[in-house]
Amino acid sequence: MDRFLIRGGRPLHGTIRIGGAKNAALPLMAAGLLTSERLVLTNVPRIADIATMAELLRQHGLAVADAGGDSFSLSIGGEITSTEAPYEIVSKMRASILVLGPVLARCGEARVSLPGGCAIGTRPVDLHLKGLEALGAEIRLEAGYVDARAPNGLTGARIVLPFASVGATENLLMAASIASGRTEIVNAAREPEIGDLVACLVAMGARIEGAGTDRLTIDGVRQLHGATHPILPDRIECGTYACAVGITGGDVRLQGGQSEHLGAVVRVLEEAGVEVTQEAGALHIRRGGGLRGVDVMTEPYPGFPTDMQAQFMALLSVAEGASMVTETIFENRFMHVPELNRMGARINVHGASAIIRGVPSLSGAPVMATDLRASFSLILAALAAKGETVLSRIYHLDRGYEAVDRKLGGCGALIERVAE
Ligand SMILES: CC(=O)N[C@H]1[C@@H](OP(=O)(O)OP(=O)(O)OC[C@H]2O[C@@H](n3ccc(=O)[nH]c3=O)[C@H](O)[C@@H]2O)O[C@H](CO)[C@@H](O)[C@@H]1O
Ligand SMILES: C=C(OP(=O)(O)O)C(=O)O
Repeated sequence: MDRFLIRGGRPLHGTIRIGGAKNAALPLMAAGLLTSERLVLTNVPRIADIATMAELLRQHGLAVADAGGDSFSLSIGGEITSTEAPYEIVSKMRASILVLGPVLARCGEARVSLPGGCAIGTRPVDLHLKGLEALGAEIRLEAGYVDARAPNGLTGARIVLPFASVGATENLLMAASIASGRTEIVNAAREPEIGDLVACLVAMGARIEGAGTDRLTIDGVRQLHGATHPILPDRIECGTYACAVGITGGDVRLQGGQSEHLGAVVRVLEEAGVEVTQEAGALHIRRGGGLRGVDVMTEPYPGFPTDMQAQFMALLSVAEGASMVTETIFENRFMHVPELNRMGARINVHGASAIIRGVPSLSGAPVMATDLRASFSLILAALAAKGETVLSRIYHLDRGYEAVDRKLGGCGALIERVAE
């Protein structure tokens, strides 16, 4: 197991290339199950979750290969030979549930392990299952597996989601794209990654209206065909590096960063004293003056993303004044708080809210990563802290951030990956 050694106190200067979005790449790879023709995805991030999804697609029978080219590209294609997604793979990554809709729609049956909870919350999949039932699937839960059948195929329906779930919207979109008739998804999630999935499905021959709105209309087609699709830049990676510039001071261009995808993040960064300027092909981040405390509440897109909450908490821990951060999406997403407090932060949690009293400086310490975004919040704290931080359990980080040491090191940070 690797660790990061970080020596803090150096402002970042330079350029960081933002990779393709993890949360777009995973459903896009699952969309490869909707056709036997070749789906080529470009701008794929080099992260562990992509390798896990490739492993899952391969065990379904698809061929997944590096397609070559300048950016990392994947070529996905072939016939589905197994309709089962086994516990051994699904338990590594919750997004594995995204194969359920495509395999069921394509084969008339699917057996997918229930993903279970994870560190940040219980994360049920009831909305995925109810939506598929509305499309005519018969679903049983047995021995920890979702057993779904639709021997006569799926049929379009009107589905009203009680909560705008990202994953449920994606699963239903993919299944409905080859169901017979019209499906309407009301209160659909509006995250940019959904728009990216719609764009790819349309390039594969799907008929979908309403991308970017909370109402998606899908007219099912008999079959989809191959396509080539570039994955959109990762808005969470972009926001995370913006926080790195904010917490250390300095001046960095985030190549590929798009402010239009960041939703409320830009406004909150600016309120906290971080300058954000959209330039051609890059998001320019600077901080000249001090950081100010702000109140933040997580919400579905275009609200402030839960996937940026931990990183902002690190930034606010050294801002002047008090801040309140309220987490409304996941019930257990404050695990970074005790670790940040070990580095000198003053944060109290009361239910779904955390009160942060800004301190003048943090100090390096041995700390432990608990989940993906919490890991990066500790890196951010370490970059600003006096002295050395040793961050262990960075396999959480490797799930979703590529080349962290190279990207930060290239801007002057002292960060080294060492084997434990
Ligand atoms: C791979 C991927 O894209 N992951 C993202 C996706 O996760 P994911 O798709 O799992 O998130 P959802 O939007 O589905 O979940 C949001 C909330 O709805 C609840 N819920 C969801 C589905 C369901 O059937 N029943 C239910 O109760 C969840 O427990 C959670 O409290 O969106 C989250 C919210 O923006 C992000 O934090 C994740 O990074
Ligand atoms: C929670 C996250 O991912 P996942 O849904 O894949 O667990 C995340 O990206 O912060």
